[in-house]
Amino acid sequence: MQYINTKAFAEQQDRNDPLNSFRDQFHFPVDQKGNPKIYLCGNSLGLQPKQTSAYVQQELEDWAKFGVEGHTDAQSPWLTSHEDLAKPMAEIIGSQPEEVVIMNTLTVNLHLMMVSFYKPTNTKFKILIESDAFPSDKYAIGSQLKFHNIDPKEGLILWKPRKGEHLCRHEDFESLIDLHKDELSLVMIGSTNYYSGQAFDLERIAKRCQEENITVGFDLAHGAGNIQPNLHDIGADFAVWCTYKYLNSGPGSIGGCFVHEKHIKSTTIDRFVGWWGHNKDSRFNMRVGFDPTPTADGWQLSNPPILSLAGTRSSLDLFEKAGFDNLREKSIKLTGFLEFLIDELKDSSISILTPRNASERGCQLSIQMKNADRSLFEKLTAKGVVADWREPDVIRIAPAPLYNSFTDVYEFIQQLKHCLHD
Ligand SMILES: Cc1ncc(COP(=O)(O)O)c(C=O)c1O
Ligand SMILES: Nc1ccccc1C(=O)C[C@H](N)C(=O)O
Repeated sequence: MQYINTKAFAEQQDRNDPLNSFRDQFHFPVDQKGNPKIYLCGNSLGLQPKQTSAYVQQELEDWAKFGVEGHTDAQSPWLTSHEDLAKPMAEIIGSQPEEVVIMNTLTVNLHLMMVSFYKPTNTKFKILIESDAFPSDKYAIGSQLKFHNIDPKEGLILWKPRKGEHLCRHEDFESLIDLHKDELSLVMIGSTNYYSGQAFDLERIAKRCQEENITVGFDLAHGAGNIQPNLHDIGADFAVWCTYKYLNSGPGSIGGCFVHEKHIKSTTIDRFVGWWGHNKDSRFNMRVGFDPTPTADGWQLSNPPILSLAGTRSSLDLFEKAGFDNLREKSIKLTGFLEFLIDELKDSSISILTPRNASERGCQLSIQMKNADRSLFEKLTAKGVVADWREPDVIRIAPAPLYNSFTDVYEFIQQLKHCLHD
């Protein structure tokens, strides 16, 4: 796409944008004068859809009206509320509805998945992750290794960028697999890296793991609602994600979990269980032994938080209306525009860390600051730009295609230019 560095161009793109009307369906934070801030932080916390309060209010009303009978009589009966979300969520992660369950939160789900899918033996016990994985993933994996009496120094293999580089190369991943295939039990990769914004080729990773009989799981925290990862077809064993970033379900909202069809019917797979994972036809018989639901629901422990599910339902309804392919098409243009305008600044104190190729990134661009200077980020914040700083040296900017506009990107660049010359 040919971009032009003018406000008129940005406004024209917005007029031509078939998703433009979704912007009005979100609450934008405002500054002290009541003007909307330039919100480019959907990679940390997605904005609140205006309709979410009605969805939550409905649950409160149903609770007031029905008490315990809301489990069956609420507008979305609480007993099956999470099941209704499996289908729209499956669209977003590229799976069958039976392979998805909305439950817990990301790190909890990661632990539960490792209970089932990290089965170290004396010889095959190592876990491979990307070196700059999000800290929670590193902690979870480190603690799982220790739980199995494996020293993380022995058990962890890091997929690192080469010296002097910032991004991981797939050929290096493959070399690591060649080198360690007989010792590797699990590969666990963040589908889109939180820091660099690099989106990995999940199909390529999964294929190489399958060739060597290595279990493969993905953390989609920065992928879900950003890039459709096609989990079923690529044969990922499991995946986990949160819904409060691109999926706009609200702070700390419920997470998601994918278990591939090849595992969901297993009655022998190890797992930590709870009553909500029990076959729902006999769940309330109470005195029978555990009989797992033959879908990803079989990994549930507890009954889900209904108010949180309401936020997820509200947002998924918007995703369904917008259509994921349309969102991705807009996202590529929008982030491309951001990249073009940053490059036009030709400022040597900043550089783009994220891959330049649209197929290797989602909507986030990570701007790396020379000398790890945080002051630019602080100036931008003072100017009403909402972005975030990630140690040691990155400002993350993420135009979310569901509610951000080309004008947002253009206005951000005006503020950036101002702050760089301030
Ligand atoms: C890649 C990644 N993994 C894990 C987490 C932690 O998620 P949670 O706090 O929902 O467990 C986050 C964000 O907080 C993340 O970005
Ligand atoms: N849930 C949060 C609560 C407080 C502060 C940040 C978060 C984040 O989600 C950070 C995000 N995972 C990140 O990519 O940095």
